[in-house]
Amino acid sequence: MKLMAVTYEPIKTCKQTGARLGKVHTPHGTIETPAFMPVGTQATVKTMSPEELKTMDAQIILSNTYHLFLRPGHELIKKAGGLHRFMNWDRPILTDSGGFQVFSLSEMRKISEDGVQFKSHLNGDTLFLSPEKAMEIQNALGSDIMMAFDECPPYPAEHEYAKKSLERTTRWAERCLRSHARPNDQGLFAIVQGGMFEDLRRQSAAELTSMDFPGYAIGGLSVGEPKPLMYEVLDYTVPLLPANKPRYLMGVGSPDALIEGAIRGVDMFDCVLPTRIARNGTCMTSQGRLVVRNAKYMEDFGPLDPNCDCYTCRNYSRAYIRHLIKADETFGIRLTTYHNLHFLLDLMRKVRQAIREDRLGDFRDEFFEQYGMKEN
Ligand SMILES: CNc1nc2c(CCc3ccc(C(F)(F)F)cc3)c3[nH]c(N)nc(=O)c3cc2[nH]1
Repeated sequence: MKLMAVTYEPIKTCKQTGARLGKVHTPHGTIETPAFMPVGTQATVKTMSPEELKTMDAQIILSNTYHLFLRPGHELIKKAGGLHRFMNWDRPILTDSGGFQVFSLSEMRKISEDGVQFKSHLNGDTLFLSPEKAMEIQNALGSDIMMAFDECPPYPAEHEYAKKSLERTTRWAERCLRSHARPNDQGLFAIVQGGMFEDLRRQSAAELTSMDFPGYAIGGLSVGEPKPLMYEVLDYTVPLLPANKPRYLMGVGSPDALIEGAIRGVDMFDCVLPTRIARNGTCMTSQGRLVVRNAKYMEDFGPLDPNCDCYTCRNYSRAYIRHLIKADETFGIRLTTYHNLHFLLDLMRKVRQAIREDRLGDFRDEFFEQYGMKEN
């Protein structure tokens, strides 16, 4: 694969909102933005085959330094020819740097200037991640977009802690840039931190954009803060990022948050929701969330979502899917996962079309009216 820089191609800005249509070019192909990126934590988007992901037009998937470092190990994946070869996915892959997962998954962590020492959540081994180690792992995986090693402060965090933390994240980003094995294709994104403080977000963005990364992520959000607060932080943080680079809002999100984030100029999103809630039979539909295992669907022979044309909705009924979930049949989870991923990918297709037609604000109002965030 010809190695090339990760670049952003702006296409147009929505006249009604701050949303923008664009393309992110990577060594393994192009991503149309705004884009939703399915999460594939352990080198698989749970229960989905690469062919099924292509059928629903997933243009990029995520995977994780932390999980793959612990199991099966990045050296094994390197021997297999890299993560694309190992999992038979020939489109773009973005990997997170592992810092966030250390804090959300492992115990006994010690954070220092050098990096983070922690216990494996699998076997209790004492392990260490640093900017250099995170880059070694991501280069071994061969991902197209790598994330700098950062600290995501807990919520809420004191101003002083958030300031100290962002300054260390900046120093870590510099160390990542220096230890990046593939400077020519520059697939390294920095992550803006600063908690919920405008002055700190400005400081973090200024320090990181002065190092001219090919892309920028907004970290430290979707960590338990109220949504209005997340939108407020986005309102003043997104404009600090260069207009000619991709903008990735980490860990977001639910359908309403994807639309609100796109309106504020975010290009890339990730969320574990579609695959996670599918496992307990919860589905995203145009009329809001539907818990298909509820008894009221026992004799409901209609599709999960009457407005959906995905494989699941064209071929199977709520009653059948409810039966599979209740019987703990894996096919049931495959059907709800397929539908949920298709729902979010299709939502972003509609968002991109609304930007083309300069009507994303109207689309938001229509969607919220229908979706209504109600459970039915
Ligand atoms: C859920 N909220 C949230 N998720 C956040 C994440 C994880 C994003 C991620 C990436 C890859 C995967 C993979 F499983 F597919 F691999 C899964 C999740 C963050 N990641 C970093 N580095 N900094 C942050 O400041 C940050 C803030 C985050 N808020």
